[in-house]
Amino acid sequence: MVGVAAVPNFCSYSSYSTIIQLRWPQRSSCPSSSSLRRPGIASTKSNRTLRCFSSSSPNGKPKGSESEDLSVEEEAGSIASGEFTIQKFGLVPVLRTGLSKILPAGKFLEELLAKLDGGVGDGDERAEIPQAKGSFSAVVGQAFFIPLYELYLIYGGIFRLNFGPKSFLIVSDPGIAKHILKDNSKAYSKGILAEILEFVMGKGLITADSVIWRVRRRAIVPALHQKYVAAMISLFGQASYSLCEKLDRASSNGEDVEMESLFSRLTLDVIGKAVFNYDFDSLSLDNGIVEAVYTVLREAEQRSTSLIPTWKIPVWKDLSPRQKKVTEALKLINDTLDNLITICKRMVDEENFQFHEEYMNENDPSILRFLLASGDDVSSKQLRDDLMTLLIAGHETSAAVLTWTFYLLSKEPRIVAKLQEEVDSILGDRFPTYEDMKKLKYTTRVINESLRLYPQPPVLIRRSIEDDQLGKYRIGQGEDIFISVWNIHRSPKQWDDAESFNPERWPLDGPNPNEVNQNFSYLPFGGGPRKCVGDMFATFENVVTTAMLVRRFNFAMATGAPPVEMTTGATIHTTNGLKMKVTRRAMPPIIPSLEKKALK
Ligand code: HEM
Repeated sequence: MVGVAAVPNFCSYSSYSTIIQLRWPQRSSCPSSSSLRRPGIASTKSNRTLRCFSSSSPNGKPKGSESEDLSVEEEAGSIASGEFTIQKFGLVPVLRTGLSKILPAGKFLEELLAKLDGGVGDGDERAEIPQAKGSFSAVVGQAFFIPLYELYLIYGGIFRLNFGPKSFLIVSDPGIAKHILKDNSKAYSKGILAEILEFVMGKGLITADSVIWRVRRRAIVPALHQKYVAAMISLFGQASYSLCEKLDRASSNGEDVEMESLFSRLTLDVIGKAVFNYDFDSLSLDNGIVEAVYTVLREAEQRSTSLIPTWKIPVWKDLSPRQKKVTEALKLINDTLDNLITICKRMVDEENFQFHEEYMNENDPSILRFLLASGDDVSSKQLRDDLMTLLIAGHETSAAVLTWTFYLLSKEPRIVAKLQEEVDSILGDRFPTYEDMKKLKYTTRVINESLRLYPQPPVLIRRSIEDDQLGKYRIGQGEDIFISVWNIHRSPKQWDDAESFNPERWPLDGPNPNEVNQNFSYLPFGGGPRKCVGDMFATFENVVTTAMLVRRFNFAMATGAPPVEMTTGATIHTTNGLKMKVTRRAMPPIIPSLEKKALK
């Protein structure tokens, strides 16, 4: 069996979901619309009444909080402003933020000040993690990573968020993220994430504990070999072509299209074929199995953002119509998967082949076929868990990346023009190939940059299973940790003009950005041993779809479309869809010249 280390391109992994939603009580005070503008420290302070409290506050409560009756808006502002903090403020943190931008001399001074200020540095057993305490009602309900960003600007790279008896560590420091995900990854489990997703993923890669995970990762990673990924590129092309046909009809009829749901269907069709050679055909049909997949996905998202786990209450579980629907949907999917496994086993038995590292059946290049052909000695239940995990992991993430990429592009005609120029000259009207992936450099940079601004998922979840040292802080076992990739990717300490969509920040002749060459200040696919196994698959899928769509159409927000705001499930969704007007590009000529090759 080929070990993980033997296929470095595809090695690694992650987590998909989030546990609490923090809501700002009024839209007007919510930074979400704003999340698209930059809520820096200065603006936070100037826009809201800022009352800071020192660590000498009695009972750990902010001074003044008992005597004042805060209005809802004030309360939201107070959380963002750090009113609930026990952290000190002063000149040193301000200087550090400023200095970090004037490299390299500033970097040295910044590190010096970090030591003085007690930032991430050498261990100090007595140091206390800054605490942001707040009223849960003040923050429950909206995409939770938005208020976390404001809190990060105030409290820094690691702080504690308390909700009654429950406490979470919020990490936004690349060095600490690297420590948790890579350097000392054995000290961390998937924690709440595994508990929530167990009902659908069982002991699949995302949720599995370390013993099962190690075995399954070694079995699955080799299935995503280069020949497989090359075959997938033609699958991406065909699925994108089907979407083009749909968009072409909408454009002829002058109909607006909801791109988020179309991208979701496109990526479901792709992942079904890629993982177990099943054609959901969801771009054309709305059959029972497609509905079942969405029922289960929505349930996973609902559970990950729900405060009370009603699905665990025995009577409720049996009586609730929603839970009954989920149980039925799961049964349908499981039966379908079992059936596919049986059929595939039979075909492998009948096939005359010699298994080798780059084994692939031309008619069925799926991961399932590879696993069975490799003689993977595993129970049907484990195999089903693995397939289900790959289905979920590879579906919503890619759909979300495409959604936010097209949203970003709709505001940047200059970038679209550059993108179209590249695609016109490299692809013209033909389907992309594996060789084209190296040439579509600007298209790749657009995806890299979209993943920076909208990481999917925006937060990675871990739980410490041993005591550990995070920067200067000691933590015990049992700490629930949210690594905010969103914060790291938008940190003014890490990025110039962090909030702007600027694919040019990644030089075309430079390496593809990843967590290693960006030292964990960019980690869209996680990092360390549990990094995404589908990073290359997903990047190529997004590049192919983006290239094929912008080659043929221009996209603009539809007239009267609802404002695009964010909400969280496993990934970042829009609250009301991405309604767009699609028009055929006048030049160069489009769709009819495409020759559609069938992939059975
Ligand atoms: C743009 C699309 C994608 C993004 C942004 C993405 C992101 C991630 C991230 C951040 C993680 C690490 C989670 C953690 O550390 O907790 C992860 C893990 C994982 N991803 Fe992806 N992913 C994408 C597509 C895919 C695809 C297409 C597949 C399958 C073909 C896939 C399969 C997995 C699996 C199995 C894991 C768990 C690996 C392990 O724990 O060993 N992902 N992904």
